[in-house]
Amino acid sequence: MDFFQYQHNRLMAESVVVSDIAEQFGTPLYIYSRATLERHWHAFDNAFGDHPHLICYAVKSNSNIAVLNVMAKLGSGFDIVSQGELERVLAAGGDASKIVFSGVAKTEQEIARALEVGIRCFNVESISELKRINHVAEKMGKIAPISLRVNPDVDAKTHPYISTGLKENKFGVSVDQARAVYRLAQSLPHINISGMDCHIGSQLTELQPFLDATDRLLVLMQQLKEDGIELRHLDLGGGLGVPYHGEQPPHPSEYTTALLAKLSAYPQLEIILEPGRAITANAGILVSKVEYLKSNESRHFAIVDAGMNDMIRPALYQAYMEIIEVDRTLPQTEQRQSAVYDIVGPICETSDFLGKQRQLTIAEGDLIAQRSAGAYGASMSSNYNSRPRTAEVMVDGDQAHLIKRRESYADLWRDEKLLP
Ligand SMILES: Cc1ncc(COP(=O)(O)O)c(C=O)c1O
Ligand SMILES: N[C@@H](CCCC[NH3+])C(=O)O
Repeated sequence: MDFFQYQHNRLMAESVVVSDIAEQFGTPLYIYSRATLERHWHAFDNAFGDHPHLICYAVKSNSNIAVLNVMAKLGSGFDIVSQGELERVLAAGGDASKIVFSGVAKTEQEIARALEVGIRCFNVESISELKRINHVAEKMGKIAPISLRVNPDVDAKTHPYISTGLKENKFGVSVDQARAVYRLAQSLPHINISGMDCHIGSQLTELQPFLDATDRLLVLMQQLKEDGIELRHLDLGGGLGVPYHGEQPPHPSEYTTALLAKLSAYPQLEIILEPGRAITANAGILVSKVEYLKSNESRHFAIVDAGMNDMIRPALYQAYMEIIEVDRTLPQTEQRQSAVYDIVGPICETSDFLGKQRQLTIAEGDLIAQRSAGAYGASMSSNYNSRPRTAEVMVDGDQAHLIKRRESYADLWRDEKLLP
């Protein structure tokens, strides 16, 4: 999965020069590449060949509606986790019948709305949720399509905060309980069993945990057959990692080939995947400006105008994301110092950094880019320290389109009220 391209030693987004875009729209600024998003989506979709499948892009990784619209135009499905994401997908022209709905806390209202628009499937995460869906469907005179999210108790070997398939995690129902829950589902008149799903974690860099999880699900699928429950689809979630810093995660085609080899006895079984990061991460960068340089006896600091409110991954997961000079051809001068910097933001928190101990040649006023920022960047941003959310731009060929305007200061308290 590729980064934005370098050409002539400048960081290029397709054929557009990043520094020109930053000058036009200001910083901090998210820039995405449509061509890269499309290339990544096709890498998954093409890999399945003729095997029945549906790629359900995980909306949480980047929920800008222009991004969703690019996916919708490709014919993508969507994995959502809230009504907010559902409404976004619909607003972006997504097809409701290709939406799967994950999440441990679906409310009655969310379930009703999903039934109303006719989503593809609820990924059910508990017995109580299953009963609630049956109840809401009954009130609406509908039949709800479901799959059960099984927690296969497989170690995804990723950061503990983004590991989801272990018994200690809140997600899904355990393999041991699943058979009984399927029997219950079969007995509920407003439930239609469609499949089974799992999602064991995010930023996986090895195939084996995916394959182990698949094995456990297939064993369960056979047991269900004995109970007279025939599944039509298997949803293996998202989670394929990207190279942030030398990792070598499997290519989507390698992953898919290994899956299809396991599933050769099930040519009719539709496979659903829910990739997020693998599609969006390396289709985006976060550009920021160096406001100040300062040094003390132990550190050189580059203080930039993007903070943890714009990109929280380093603070939250100690995530390493590459940082580069936007124009690497700029000469070293008295002001432009080559040094090992901590790149820190404006927020009043020690965890407010984009990267630590990075070799850069920069001066105050220069631009830097944090790579792999297309996933879990803007979608996890906040207004902390009363900082307006930043603008987002999509490069499409030689055009840069503003797809989200920078918030104004008045936007910050738009929904707040003084006491009477
Ligand atoms: C249920 C579910 N599906 C898909 C994803 C997308 O994961 P990733 O961005 O790692 O592909 C997530 C997030 O980890 C998730 O919780
Ligand atoms: N937000 C996380 C991934 C969690 C995915 C959600 N299940 C990240 O930035 O890496």
